[in-house]
Amino acid sequence: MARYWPEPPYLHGTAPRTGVLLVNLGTPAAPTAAALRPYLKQFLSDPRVVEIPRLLWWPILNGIILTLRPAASAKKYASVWMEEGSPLKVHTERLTTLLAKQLLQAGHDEIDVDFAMRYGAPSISDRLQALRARGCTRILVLPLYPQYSASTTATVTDEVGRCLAQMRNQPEVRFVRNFHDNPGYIQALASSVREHWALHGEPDRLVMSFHGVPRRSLELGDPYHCECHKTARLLVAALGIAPERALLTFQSRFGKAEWLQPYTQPTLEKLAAQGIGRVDVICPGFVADCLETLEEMAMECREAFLHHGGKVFHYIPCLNERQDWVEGLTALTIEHLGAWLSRPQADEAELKAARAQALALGARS
Ligand SMILES: C=CC1=C(C)c2cc3[nH]c(cc4nc(cc5[nH]c(cc1n2)c(C)c5CCC(=O)O)C(CCC(=O)O)=C4C)c(C)c3C=C
Ligand SMILES: [Fe+2]
Ligand SMILES: [Fe+2]
Repeated sequence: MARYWPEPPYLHGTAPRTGVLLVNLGTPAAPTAAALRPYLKQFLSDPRVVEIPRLLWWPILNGIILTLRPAASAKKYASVWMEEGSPLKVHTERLTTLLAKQLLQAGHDEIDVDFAMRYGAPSISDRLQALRARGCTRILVLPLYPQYSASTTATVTDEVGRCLAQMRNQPEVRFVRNFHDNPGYIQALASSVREHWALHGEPDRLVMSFHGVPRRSLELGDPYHCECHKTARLLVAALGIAPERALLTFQSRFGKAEWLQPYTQPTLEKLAAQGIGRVDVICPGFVADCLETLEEMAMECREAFLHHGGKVFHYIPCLNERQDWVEGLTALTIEHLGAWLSRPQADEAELKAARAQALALGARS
């Protein structure tokens, strides 16, 4: 027999609410090997993330990777850790608060905003239960990945599906698939670059570095590569710079297989060797600064560029809590809620009366 989550109190006495759940990748609870191990184990056990047959992958993951990587990654996390915690989580939490405020200002007092992490805490199942307990009968799931990829976006859908499979009285659910070409997102990116250039002048090259994925996923039909290219093209157009001054690269390679090319760090080294004096790097595929941007890009890649003869390296931060981005995300949310905003929810009072009557009749017989 199926085991379902307990239903939240049915007769909650409030008008039905709408939930918005922002979802990000997840991050360890502390910059320590002990905290990294369970996080990496959960993340790298996802068959959407590592597409190697389990029989081959299991011994590698539980052997060399979970022995060596936790300590090595913990050191890197420690170098970017903030007073309030992991940058990814801090920025995601702040964005959640700001989106809630902005929606309220737009008159949407029926909307609850929360955030979850795909790996680690707070979990998707925990936050979905919390939204239901607050009376949300409709939930919009918004993964904070501008470009769709099976290794990120689809795993959120998978996990939400697993949670729904455990509910008797399911909420209505909608998913945002991507927002790689959303005007609010592109404009916020362009403004962040223009503001940086107004303060520091323009570079010789603008490098737009996206998180990589195995090249094989492109061959198998993942649209991620194409969506990164579209974002880059739209950003260059919004900036009005010559396309030759901008480059798209892929960072954060994991494992021995070929990933999407060109790779960020070798490209930066080549540019330095060619005599390019200044590069500015932006990571449009991350809406919140995290280990991959603050450590890999702003520290490791900076050092590599300068070491190979480059003169000036600027890292342009992610959108994080920028007001134009909060407004863009609010517009995106409202756009995706569209069908719901124009269609009122079932009359809860009527449903409640019918349920009470049915229960009373049942009790009498
Ligand atoms: C922005 C989109 C991301 C894609 C696509 C992506 C694919 C992907 N990642 C790994 C392996 C790792 N990624 C790690 C960190 C990390 N990845 C993303 C985003 C994408 N990943 C973010 C935002 C972060 C930072 C998390 C943080 O806490 O700040 C890590 C963990 C860090 C480490 O030990 O290096 C791994 C591992 C794969 C294999 C993959 C696609 C198949
Ligand atoms: Fe990653
Ligand atoms: Fe990395």
